[in-house]
Amino acid sequence: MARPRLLVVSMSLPVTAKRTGEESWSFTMSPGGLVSALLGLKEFETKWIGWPGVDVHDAIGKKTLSITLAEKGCIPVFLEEVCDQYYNGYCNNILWPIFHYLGTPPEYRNDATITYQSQYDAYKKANQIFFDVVKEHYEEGDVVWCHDYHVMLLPQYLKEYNSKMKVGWFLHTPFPSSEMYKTLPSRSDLLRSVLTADLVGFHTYDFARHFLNACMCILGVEATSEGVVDQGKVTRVAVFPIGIEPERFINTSELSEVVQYMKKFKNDFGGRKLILGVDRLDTIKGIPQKYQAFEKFLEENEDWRGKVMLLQIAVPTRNGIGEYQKIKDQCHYHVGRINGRFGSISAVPIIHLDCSIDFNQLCALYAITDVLLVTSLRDGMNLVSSEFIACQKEEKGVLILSEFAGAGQSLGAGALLVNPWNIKEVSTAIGEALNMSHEEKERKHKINFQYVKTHSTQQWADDFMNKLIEITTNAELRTGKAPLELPEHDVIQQYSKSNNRLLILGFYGTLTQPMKNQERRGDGMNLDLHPQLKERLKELCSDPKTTVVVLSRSEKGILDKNFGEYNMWLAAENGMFLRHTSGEWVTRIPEHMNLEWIDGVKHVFKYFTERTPGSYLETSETSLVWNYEYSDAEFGRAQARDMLQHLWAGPISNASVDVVRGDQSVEVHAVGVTKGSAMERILGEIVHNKSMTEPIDYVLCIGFFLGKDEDVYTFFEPELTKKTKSPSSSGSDSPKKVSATIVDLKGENYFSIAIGQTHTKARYFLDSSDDVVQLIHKLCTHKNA
Ligand SMILES: O=P(O)(O)OC[C@H]1O[C@H](O[C@H]2O[C@H](CO)[C@@H](O)[C@H](O)[C@H]2O)[C@H](O)[C@@H](O)[C@@H]1O
Ligand SMILES: O=c1ccn([C@@H]2O[C@H](COP(=O)(O)OP(=O)(O)O)[C@@H](O)[C@H]2O)c(=O)[nH]1
Repeated sequence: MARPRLLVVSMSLPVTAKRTGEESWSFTMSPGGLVSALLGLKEFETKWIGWPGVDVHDAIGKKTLSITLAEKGCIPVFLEEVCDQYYNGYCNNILWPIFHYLGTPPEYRNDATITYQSQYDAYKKANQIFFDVVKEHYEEGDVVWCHDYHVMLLPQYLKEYNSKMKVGWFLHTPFPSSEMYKTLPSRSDLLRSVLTADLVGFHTYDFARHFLNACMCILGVEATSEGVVDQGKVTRVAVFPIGIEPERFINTSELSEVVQYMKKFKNDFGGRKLILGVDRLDTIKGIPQKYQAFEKFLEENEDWRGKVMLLQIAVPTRNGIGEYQKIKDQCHYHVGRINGRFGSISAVPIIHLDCSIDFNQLCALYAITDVLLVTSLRDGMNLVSSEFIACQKEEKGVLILSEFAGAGQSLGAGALLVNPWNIKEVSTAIGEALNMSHEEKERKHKINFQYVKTHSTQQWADDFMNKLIEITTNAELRTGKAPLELPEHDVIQQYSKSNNRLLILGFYGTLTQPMKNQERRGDGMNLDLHPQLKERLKELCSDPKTTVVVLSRSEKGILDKNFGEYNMWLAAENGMFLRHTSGEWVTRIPEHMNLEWIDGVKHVFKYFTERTPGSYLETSETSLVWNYEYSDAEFGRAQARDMLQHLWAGPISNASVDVVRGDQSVEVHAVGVTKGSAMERILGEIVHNKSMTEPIDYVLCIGFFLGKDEDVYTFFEPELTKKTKSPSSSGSDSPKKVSATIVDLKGENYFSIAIGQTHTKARYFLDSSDDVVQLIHKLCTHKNA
C-alpha cells in the first residue's frame, strides 16, 4: 500500500538558521533528542514544519529562508513577537517544569509582571500560527504528526478545520502524575485538544497511565486499555519507546577520522578512566547532582584520585530562560570546587564544556568511554544512553542510568540503575562500574546492544504510523462519517419486508424515560420502562417473525421486574446472564473470569456512598457501579475523582478490570465484558433455543451505550464483516454450534442507532428515548404497510 505523505510538526526544525547576508543563510543542526530521532525517518516522504530558530521580520528574509529550507524538506513557521512568551515562557518555563515534576518556577508566584495568562495567550497564538502553516501545505490523505508539548492545541485546530485529517500527537517528555498535572491552569483545554487526535503516543507505560488518569480525573471521561472514550469518540493511547538510528552510530564510530579522534583523546586523557556525561544544560538533567556524586566518589576512594576523570559535555539550550542561566552558574561552582579540591598541576578531575561538539568527536568519545553517567532527575527517554551503547568497541563501557529517565525501562537490564537524588548510591555505582569485570561488562552490553539494534527510530516511526493509519482506516470503515439521521421510512419498510428480524434494545436511556422528565428520587436508579412503551412492546414481541432482546448492564432482578411479562430475551449484566422470559436464567460468565477484585472495590464504593449524599451503589455479580446522578453534581464529580485514585492505588492496581467513568457514575467490571463480546454467545443461545432455520435478515440495534459497548454496533455491521456470522460456542455449557448461515444481512437491512451520540460506531442517531418510543410505535403500526 502506498504510504501517505507525512507532515511532521515540531517546535524546532532539525536545522537552526543564521542569516549571513540579505538573502543568504547558514545552518547548524538543532540540539536535542527529538531532532536526532526524527532525522532517522527515512522511509516516508516527509515535510518538516517548525520554527527555524531565528526571528525574521522582513519579506525578503522570509522568502529566501523558505526557499533554502524547502531544499531540505523543511517549512518554516515564523513566530515573530509571540516567540519569547511562547517558547521561553509557556513552553519551557511552565509546561516543561510541570511535566518534569519541578512545578512552576517561583517567579510566577513572586513577580507580578510575569503572568501565566499572557504566556498562555502567546501559546494559543503560536499554535494558531503552526495551524495556518499546516493548513497551507496539507494535501488530502497526508498524515499530520504533531510532536511534543509545544503544540498541544494543534490537534484540535486541525480537526476543527478538517475532521478527516489523520492526526497523531506524540509526547517526548514525561507525562506527570495527575497530581502534578492538575496544577496547570489550562489543564482541561490542553487535554481536550490532545484527545481530538486519532492517536496519542508516549515513551513509557507510566506516562500513558498518568495521561489516562489525568483525563479521567480532570475531564471525567472513560479510560480503557485502548485509550480514552468521550461521548463515543475514541482516542487511542499507546506506548512507543523511541530509539536511535543505530547504523549511523555504528558506522560513524568505524570511520578512520573517528578512530584518529579516539587515539588522540585517549592520549590527551593520559590513561585515566573516562566517565562521560552528555546532556543539554538543563535543570532536569541532574548535572549538579552528578558532580556531587563524583565528588563523593573521589572523597571516599582515594586510590582512584588522579586515575579517573569526568568529562561533561553541557550543550547550551534555552539561554533566554533565567533557570537555565542559574544552572550554568551552579555547575561552574561545583566544578571549580571539586577541581580545586582534587585536582593537581597536571590534571583536574572534571572537564566541563559549555558547548556542543562535532558528531564524529561525540562518537569517538562514546567509543572510548568507560562509564556513561546519566543522572537525569526526569527525562522523557534519553537517547544519549542508546547512542553510547551503539558506539562501544572491544572493551565495553558501563551505563549508569537514572531510574527517572524513560530509557530506564528499556535499558535497565543492561545498566546500573540509580536514584540520582541519592548521592551515595550514585557514588557507589561509579565504583561498581569502574571495578566491573570484563565478563560482566560484556554481558550487560550484549543485552542493551541487542535492544538498541532492534528498536530503531525507523521502527518507532513505523509503529506509530502503522497504528495511526490502521486506526484512521478502521474508523473510516466503521463510521466513515458522523452518524446520520435515521431513515425511518427505510427502517419500517425493510422491517415489513423481512421474515426473521432481530431487535437488540438497550434499557437505560433507550427504553426508560429521558432523564429530564423523570422524578428525581434519592433512593436509587429510576429504571422503569417508558410508560408509553408497555403496550407497543407487547405487540412487537408477540410477532413470530420478530425476536426482541433487551441487552443491559442492569442486573437480572431489574430486567425481570420490567420485562418479565413480555415474550422476549433478557441479557443482564452486559450479557453475562441470559434468559428467555419463559425460562430460567443461564450464566454466560466465561470460566476463566477473575472476580477477586469485587470485595475490595465494593469496600471503596461503600465508603464513598456513605459520604456522598444521594449516591448509590449497584452491585451485580460481574460489575459494580457507583452512581451519583442524584448527588450535587460538582461534589459528586470531585468524589468520583478521589474514588478513582483510591481504586487505582488499591483494589484494582493489579486486577484485570475496566474502569468506566460514565456521565455520573463509575463502573468497574472484569476486562472484556462488553455488549459486543457477549453478542456471539447470546445469538448462539437464541438460535439454538428457537431452533431457527431461516437466517436472520433484519437487525435493528438501538442503545444509549458506553463507548466500550459500542462493539455491539459493529458486531452485525455487514460492511465490516462481509461474511456470514457463525455464532460459536464459548464456555463449557455453551450452546451447540449453530448454522453458519444464520445471519444473512444486507447493508440495507441493518440499522444501528446510538442515542444522543455524535461520535459513534453506529450508523444512525436518535436524540432521546422519546424517539425510540415513536419508532417502536411506527414499527407496530406500519409493519404491514
Ligand atoms: O529544542 P530545545 O528546547 O533545545 O530542546 C531540545 C529537545 O528537548 C526535549 O527532548 C526530549 O526528546 C527526546 C527524544 O524523544 C527524549 O529522549 C528526551 O528525554 C526529551 O527530553 C524536548 O522534548 C524536545 O521537544 C526538544 O526539541
Ligand atoms: O553536542 C551535542 C551532543 C549531543 N547532542 C545530541 O543531543 C541529543 C540528546 O538527546 P536526549 O534524548 O538524550 O535528551 P534531550 O536533549 O532531547 O532532552 C542526542 O541525540 C545527542 O547526540 C547534540 O545534539 N549535540
